[in-house]
Amino acid sequence: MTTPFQWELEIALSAVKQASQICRSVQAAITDEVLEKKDKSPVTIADFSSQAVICRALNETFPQDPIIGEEDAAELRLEENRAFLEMIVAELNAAQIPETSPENVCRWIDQGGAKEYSSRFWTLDPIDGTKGFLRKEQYAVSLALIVDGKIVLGILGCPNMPFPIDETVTGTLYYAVAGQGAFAIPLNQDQEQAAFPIRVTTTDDFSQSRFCESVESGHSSHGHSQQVAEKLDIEKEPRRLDSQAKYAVVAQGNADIYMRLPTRVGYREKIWDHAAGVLLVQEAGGTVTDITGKPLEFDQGYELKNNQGVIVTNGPLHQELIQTLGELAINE
Ligand SMILES: Nc1ncnc2c1ncn2[C@@H]1O[C@H](COP(=O)(O)O)[C@@H](OP(=O)(O)O)[C@H]1O
Ligand SMILES: [Mg+2]
Ligand SMILES: [Mg+2]
Ligand SMILES: [Mg+2]
Repeated sequence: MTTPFQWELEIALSAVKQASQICRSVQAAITDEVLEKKDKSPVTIADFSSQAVICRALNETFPQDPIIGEEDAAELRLEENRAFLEMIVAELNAAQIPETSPENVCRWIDQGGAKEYSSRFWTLDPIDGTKGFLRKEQYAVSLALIVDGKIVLGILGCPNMPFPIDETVTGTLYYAVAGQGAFAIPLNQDQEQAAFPIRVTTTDDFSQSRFCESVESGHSSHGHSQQVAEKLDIEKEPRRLDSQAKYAVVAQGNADIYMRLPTRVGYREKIWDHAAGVLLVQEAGGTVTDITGKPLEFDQGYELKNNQGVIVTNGPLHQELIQTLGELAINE
């Protein structure tokens, strides 16, 4: 008997693992080659390589499935960026990806170009936390499958996260399937090793709790989280780290809360920045909503159109935290 989404899990895990290893080798080499996107945010050789490898693998096995990915190849097709494209081709050749050519690399990346909601699709962030990647800190390769608006499979490849039960091992692959729990495996394992189940904390005491948030104050308001922490008597210093590694930290019980508080009116969170992390935390026993307490809606296209910010907790702390955001009028 097979469990639901076992085939999808197998294909997706192997693609994310391969992409994570490419990211790791690019990061080791660094290579401060960066393109600036229209919104002024950075994108590297590793972001494009990761998206190419994962879209290629998904498309080969599930050709009907649309992929809503963060990156596209428009800039790479410009003559002025030819040298940059060649560096991506070189990375994929080094990883022995068959049929690698400049044309195919652009084509694979653009297979992640879906924008609209459909009844079954993947969402991909080839490197979440590009700024963390460039600082040689935390980042995540994030992939999720959404069926009928529900996240059914989520994977986070975190090349710089210590393995939860053996901190001497660096690099952790997290995954969750709806109804089947949340697990961690070492990114590097060669032989089959049992997946380690992860679980959120059980504390209901804010004074003993720890929260995490973005390194970038432009992505999440540090001033507002400080106000919340003071009101709830949270004494511990926040743990700041980039990417959906924050979801993993809560899911494995190393923090109790993750706050993502809007920095400007009108910004809408992107689904690829959250889908995999949300399922990981839920399957580890935690709770995820927006800052008003509403569930995140993954059936609105590439953005969480009907949500503002994100609040992640172990569960017992959730309601009072949402209430406090209301009292401080942070949710307006
Ligand atoms: N004003 C803003 N508010 C919230 N998130 C933002 C933002 N501007 C960019 N981001 C997103 O923040 C993500 C990184 O999150 P974090 O700060 O938790 O590491 C970025 O993902 P990428 O790094 O994939 O581009 C980007 O999508
Ligand atoms: Mg980006
Ligand atoms: Mg991202
Ligand atoms: Mg990204």
